[in-house]
Amino acid sequence: MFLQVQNLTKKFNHKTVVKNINLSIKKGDLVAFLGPNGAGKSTTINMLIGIIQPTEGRISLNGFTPQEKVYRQKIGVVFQESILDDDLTVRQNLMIRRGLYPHLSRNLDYWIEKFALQKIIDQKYRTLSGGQKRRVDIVRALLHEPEVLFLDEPTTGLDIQTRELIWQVLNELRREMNLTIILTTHYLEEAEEADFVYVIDHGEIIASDSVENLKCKYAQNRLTMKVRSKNVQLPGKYQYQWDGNKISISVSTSDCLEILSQLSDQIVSFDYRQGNMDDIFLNLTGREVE
Ligand SMILES: Nc1ncnc2c1ncn2[C@@H]1O[C@H](COP(=O)(O)OP(=O)(O)OP(=O)(O)O)[C@@H](O)[C@H]1O
Repeated sequence: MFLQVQNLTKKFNHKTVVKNINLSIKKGDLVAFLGPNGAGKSTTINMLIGIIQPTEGRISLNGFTPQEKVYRQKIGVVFQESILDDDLTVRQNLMIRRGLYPHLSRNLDYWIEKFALQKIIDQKYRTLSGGQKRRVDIVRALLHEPEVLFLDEPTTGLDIQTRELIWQVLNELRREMNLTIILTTHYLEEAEEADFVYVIDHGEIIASDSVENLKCKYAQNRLTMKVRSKNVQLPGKYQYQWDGNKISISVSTSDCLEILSQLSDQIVSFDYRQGNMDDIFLNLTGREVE
């Protein structure tokens, strides 16, 4: 496995905030850590990027540990809070960073164009909007062409257009560079895009699977129909729940269409709701993601 984490634990004083976490991450995957505030996502990321020492456990990226320089060169990090210099322009900030890495295949112009920074490149960092800052932060993290990009809540507070631009470019980079992306989020839509999701609550992984399998287990699509009479003839292969004249069933979209067409003259009204990440979290913990 590309990034392998075994029994990762972090205690602050006597409080365990990350408990025995195991991760197996494939190269090129987009992996999401989904969980509410205080679940331990940032602490986990901080151990993976080597700025916090685990209390216990092992981390290996292609055989390298976070203490090794090679490991640090293979990763790029976008923190929740920016680490760029407010008083320098975007170009100055990025040039300083790029100067640390003499042998790179992509020049600064490549990144300026990719993240549409042309209009703001000579503006001081402090004068940028939240979305513009975030695009520059991501470029800073990618300049040295890492193999893994860590994003700690990458699009919190950003407008939908900026979010879309960021994800469009990151998806291009996944194809071009086989970039692995690991992100923390409470944004359910962001986790929906992931190849693999670790649901974290109170420092523990409470589920880990593809979005498809998580949905299948914890967030099934549901068809609810109001029918004319309780004597309606229903296809035999489903489990129906009755509530007065209302019937509800967990079904796939294609089965839903079949049922609706079979019963079309019996149905007064219906509602079909796709299972989503909210349902997954709710079913696993009994709570909403805050
Ligand atoms: N340096 C520290 N010392 C003591 N406790 C800490 C420290 N850093 C984090 N914690 C605690 O660890 C727990 C997990 O915090 P963490 O920031 O990892 O959660 P999170 O899932 O990233 O939350 P958020 O989504 O709000 O960023 C919290 O209870 C937090 O107060």
